[in-house]
Amino acid sequence: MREVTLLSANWYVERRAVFDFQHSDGHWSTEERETHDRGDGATVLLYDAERRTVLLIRQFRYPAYVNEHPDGMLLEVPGGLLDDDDPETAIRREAQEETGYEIGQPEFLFTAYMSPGSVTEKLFFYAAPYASDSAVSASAGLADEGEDTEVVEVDVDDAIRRIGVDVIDAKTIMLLQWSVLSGPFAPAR
Ligand SMILES: Nc1nc2c(ncn2[C@@H]2O[C@H](COP(=O)(O)OP(=O)(O)O[C@H]3O[C@H](CO)[C@@H](O)[C@H](O)[C@@H]3O)[C@@H](O)[C@H]2O)c(=O)[nH]1
Ligand SMILES: [Mg+2]
Repeated sequence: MREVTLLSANWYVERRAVFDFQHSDGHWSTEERETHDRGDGATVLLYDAERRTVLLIRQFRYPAYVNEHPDGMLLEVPGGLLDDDDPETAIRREAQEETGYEIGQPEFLFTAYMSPGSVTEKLFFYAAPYASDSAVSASAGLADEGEDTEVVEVDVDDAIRRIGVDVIDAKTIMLLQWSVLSGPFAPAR
């Protein structure tokens, strides 16, 4: 590592790094990379195996809006940043805050880097059952963070069909596909 420069530290942190990198043929080059650091996150697929439904959140995503999404309203699985919590504590908190439903024990699935060329974030993926009669409020979200989330219960086969149409968030697509390949909606689990 030659140098790390702080470019910006507002809501998130941008850094520029200059480092030496050894290539597979053995030679070295000096490289420059910028990173976008917002900490790590956790996300969860909330499912009702009997009724074959999942809980999604509709919310405004400004970065999608400025990159050709018509209105910025994305359908996503619940999730958020860990802040100072461990991943399981964080995902229980986010699921409660964003959906208002009571959830069962979260099952840890895997971690993934979502944009490894630029964003440092590692995302912890979970699945948990929810009780369909346990909704505390119709829409949740933290008003003081400017969040205004709408909870949408969707039939899982409908959600799978909508991939690429209005289900276009990567973590949501990954969890839906897991659920029908090897999760609660797989033919023989
Ligand atoms: N003032 C301000 N507020 C912000 C900013 N960016 C986010 N916020 C607020 O902070 C909230 C953070 O909510 P979380 O639920 O913790 O995170 P998230 O935005 O839903 O999702 C994050 O984690 C996901 C993993 O599940 C990631 O997929 C997603 O990209 C993001 O990093 C946002 O909803 C928004 O209200 C910002 O630049 N400025
Ligand atoms: Mg969130």
